[in-house]
Amino acid sequence: MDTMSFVLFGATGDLATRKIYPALYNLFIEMKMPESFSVIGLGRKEISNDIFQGLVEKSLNTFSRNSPDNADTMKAFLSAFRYSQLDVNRKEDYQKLLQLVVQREKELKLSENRMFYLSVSPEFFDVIALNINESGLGTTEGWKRLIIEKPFGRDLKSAQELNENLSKAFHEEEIFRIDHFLGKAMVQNLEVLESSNPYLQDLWSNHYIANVQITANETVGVEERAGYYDHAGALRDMFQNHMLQLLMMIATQLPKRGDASTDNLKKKAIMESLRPLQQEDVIHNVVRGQYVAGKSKGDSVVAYTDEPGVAVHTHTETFVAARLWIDDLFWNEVPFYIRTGKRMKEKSTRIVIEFKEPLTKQSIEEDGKMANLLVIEIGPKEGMFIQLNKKNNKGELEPVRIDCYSNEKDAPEAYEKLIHDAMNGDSTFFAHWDEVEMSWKWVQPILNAFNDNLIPLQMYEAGSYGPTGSDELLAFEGFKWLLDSTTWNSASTIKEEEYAYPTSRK
Ligand SMILES: NC(=O)C1=CN([C@@H]2O[C@H](COP(=O)(O)OP(=O)(O)OC[C@H]3O[C@@H](n4cnc5c(N)ncnc54)[C@H](OP(=O)(O)O)[C@@H]3O)[C@@H](O)[C@H]2O)C=CC1
Ligand SMILES: O=C1O[C@H](COP(=O)(O)O)[C@@H](O)[C@H](O)[C@H]1O
Repeated sequence: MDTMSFVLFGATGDLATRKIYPALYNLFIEMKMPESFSVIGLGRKEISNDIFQGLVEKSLNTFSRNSPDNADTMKAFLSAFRYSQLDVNRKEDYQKLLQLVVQREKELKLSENRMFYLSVSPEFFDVIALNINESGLGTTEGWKRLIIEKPFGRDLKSAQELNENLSKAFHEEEIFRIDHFLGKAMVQNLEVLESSNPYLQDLWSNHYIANVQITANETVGVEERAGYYDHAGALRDMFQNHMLQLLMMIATQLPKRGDASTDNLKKKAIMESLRPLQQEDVIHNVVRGQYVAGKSKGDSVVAYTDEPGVAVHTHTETFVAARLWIDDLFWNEVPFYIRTGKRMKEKSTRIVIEFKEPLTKQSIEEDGKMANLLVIEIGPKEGMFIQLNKKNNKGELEPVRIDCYSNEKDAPEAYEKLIHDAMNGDSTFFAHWDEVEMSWKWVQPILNAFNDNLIPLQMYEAGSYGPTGSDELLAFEGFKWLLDSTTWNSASTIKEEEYAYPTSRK
């Protein structure tokens, strides 16, 4: 890998502390960092290099998956770190930064490869990109790259404006938009799932698939992020980015591992085939919800509107579910259901593919017989299972699962994989502009309908599976959300406890 400078805006912030330093350290001890590199942290605070290195060390002691117990390794790692005070709006600070970058390039004999990581509020993205350009920081003999965090805009127009501004300083292939869901191990596995399993290839179409369900439920509420979340809501925070990326990944026909540009084309093709929603259709295809007081893991929790920092009469949604259709040859007539919510009964991010009875074209549950399923568990458990039917000792049909769960305790985190890919210039698992733009385009009528209050805000109890409208969405086509523990108890011989501890982990 090329030697380089890693210039981190927002070096004193939460994301840097919890994710970025641990990721760099784990890459370092696994020999995945360049032979020589410099890290320059930036923030408004005036702190010395020693204090900065102390902050980084503290972050590793608290958050690193590989325990930083070797003093020599730690010393070698920290020796790469320097700090420079910078206010994003002060041009002279960029000149000071340029001097430091060049000085470290000389001291460490680095090529002029520069990675700029913007771990700051999105309102600063364009001013930083502009100043990188104007200050000369972006004029290098090597490569320059920009990593940016979400959110990328708050609607179609602002995303387009932001992209236009970034494009003045960076080419599309130099911009790495992080969507951390794309760094999750099972999402990266989707690529090979179909291509390396011929039997799935044959089943991967509307002939055999009844519906696809994509869920990202969380037990946490808004936590300390009301300032951001109450202006964003579940649609912007999760749906427009993570959920639609999951949809693109699962729906893409991937004959074999492509490169970033072919994978991007395939994802784009899915978005192009996604049936647009007219504003008047939103009410029939989208459910928005907000949690009221309830129980989370046995503890009483307050309603969203009683969370600190949330406006009392807010209409911000903490839950959203939608029915989507992909009008292409493979997926025509297969509904995709997506839901995501906070303060749900359990934390689970998963994709469920329900197969149908080929003769009836329906999924069927009769005499104990359950639909065949392929379930991809993205988090917090990582693994997958296939659900089939077998006869038990009483001669009754019952569902069984063939599962495979990851037992890797110290598997690399999403940020590690993504930062490593960006260092290698591989943008496969990043959100490309056309995907982002098409996602905003698809979501925009929903944003408008929410803004105009055209869609009822359905209340759901904290610790539940969301508002009733979410179940009705699937019931319309004769389906239901699968694998919610209540569904299992009522419809199958598989008990909730079995679900909680997959067989391979017992
Ligand atoms: N935290 C998280 O879990 C996640 C964060 N993100 C995104 O990552 C980005 C960073 O978030 P997070 O770390 O939580 O934010 P924090 O508020 O914790 O940190 C913000 C950082 O920006 C710096 N900063 C603020 N104003 C200026 C300025 N005028 N000039 C220079 N630096 C400034 C702060 O420096 P100082 O402390 O010196 O003022 C600090 O280092 C955001 O885009 C967020 O949306 C995305 C996903 C998850
Ligand atoms: O991006 C976000 O994701 C998290 C959920 O991520 P996970 O990896 O823990 O599943 C969510 O809590 C947060 O609101 C959102 O901004």
